[in-house]
Amino acid sequence: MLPSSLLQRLASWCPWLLRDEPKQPVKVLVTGAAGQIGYAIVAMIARGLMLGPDQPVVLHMLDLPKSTDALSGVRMELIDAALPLLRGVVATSDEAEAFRGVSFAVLIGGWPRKEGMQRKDLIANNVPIYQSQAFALQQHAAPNCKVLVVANPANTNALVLKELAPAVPAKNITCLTRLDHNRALGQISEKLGVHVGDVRNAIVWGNHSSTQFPDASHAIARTQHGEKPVRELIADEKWFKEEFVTVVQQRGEAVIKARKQSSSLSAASAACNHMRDWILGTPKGTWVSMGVCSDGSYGVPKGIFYSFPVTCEKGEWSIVQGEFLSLYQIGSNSSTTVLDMICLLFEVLRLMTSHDPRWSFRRMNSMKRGPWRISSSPALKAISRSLVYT
Ligand SMILES: NC(=O)C1=CN([C@@H]2O[C@H](COP(=O)(O)OP(=O)(O)OC[C@H]3O[C@@H](n4cnc5c(N)ncnc54)[C@H](O)[C@@H]3O)[C@@H](O)[C@H]2O)C=CC1
Ligand SMILES: O=C([O-])CC(=O)C(=O)O
Repeated sequence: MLPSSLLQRLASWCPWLLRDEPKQPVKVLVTGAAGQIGYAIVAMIARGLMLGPDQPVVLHMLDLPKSTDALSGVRMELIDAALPLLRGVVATSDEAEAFRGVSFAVLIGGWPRKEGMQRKDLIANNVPIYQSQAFALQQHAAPNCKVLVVANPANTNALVLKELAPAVPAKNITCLTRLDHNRALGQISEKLGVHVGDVRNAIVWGNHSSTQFPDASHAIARTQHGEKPVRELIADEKWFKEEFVTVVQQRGEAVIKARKQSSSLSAASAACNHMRDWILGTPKGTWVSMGVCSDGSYGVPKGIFYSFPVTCEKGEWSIVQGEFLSLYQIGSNSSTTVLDMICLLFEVLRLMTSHDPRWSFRRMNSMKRGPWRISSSPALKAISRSLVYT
């Protein structure tokens, strides 16, 4: 190993000797790219906000055939924006072409909810999309493709992908709760009157739905007097337990009421944060919230998608272990009723067995080909378990 002083001298004499090789472009898929979030995120990705300022990208954009014109407009704008990191754009309505060779997939395609709807009301429309895309992911994406599901209900769609694409490692499939996490940081920063960049370590437990439990009680803020636990700075138990939790849980709905459309720029930005931290790592001493496949931590049933505090290093996430809070607290904040659960289960069973022939697990089993063959009961069981948290 050369001493660092010698290395520095070498670099000043002949800088080309030590310059890093330029990175090869990577293929990034965005589904629903003609929609609101898609339109916002493609430019963010091509500006390096997701994979870093030195990572060239080839964007693969998928949308429905009826959105072909809109998608070609997005493609034209990307070309017109003259983005230095953008090395190619594929705009297509063909799933196989869209997934071919992609190393990162941000799955946004699907219906958004409108005022008065719950996210779980999107199951009938959006879950079948993820059934079909699971096959495309498994068959066409790069072997270690990392997937972020944004479309709602995000946790359930991620679970459907995991169950129907068993060749894809479960750790490579995640769903977005970073928007809720960022909303939590935003609320704390407003309450304290500090910059949001000075607040870290909020936690969002559970589902990207009104049953989630946003937790500010372990957050840390940087003040003029150094770093302090937020609990010490806000001596207002009622705020932690009531106002903060309700505002974060209901923020999506509040935005829909105000805009008549669901959040898009904040969702696109959160999706970039999620992927960036996953791939490039979380800063030391900082955790973020990600919807990941539960390994049983904190008593959460194994195999369902659930938001935990995670740290990331070298492209791998791991759940932060600690004495944060009991599931009783999460459960006590859950608004899912037994009736909700029964209705949801009924809806998924109806979809799987009758409504859409592609949704029949029995039929898929009888196809008996390909690595996607699944046995009906574990998948059904896993999906129905996840609905408890939808
Ligand atoms: N997890 C989160 O934090 C958030 C999730 N969302 C969800 O993201 C999804 C997208 O939201 P927006 O962009 O606002 O909706 P949008 O309606 O503006 O765009 C959705 C796009 O998906 C396309 N699409 C539908 N089916 C498709 C398929 N099979 N393949 C490819 N594309 C398809 C549509 O044609 C449309 O262009 C919704 O489900 C919404 O609820 C929205 C905000 C935050
Ligand atoms: O609320 C919605 O339907 C959109 C969304 O997921 C959010 O803004 O968190």
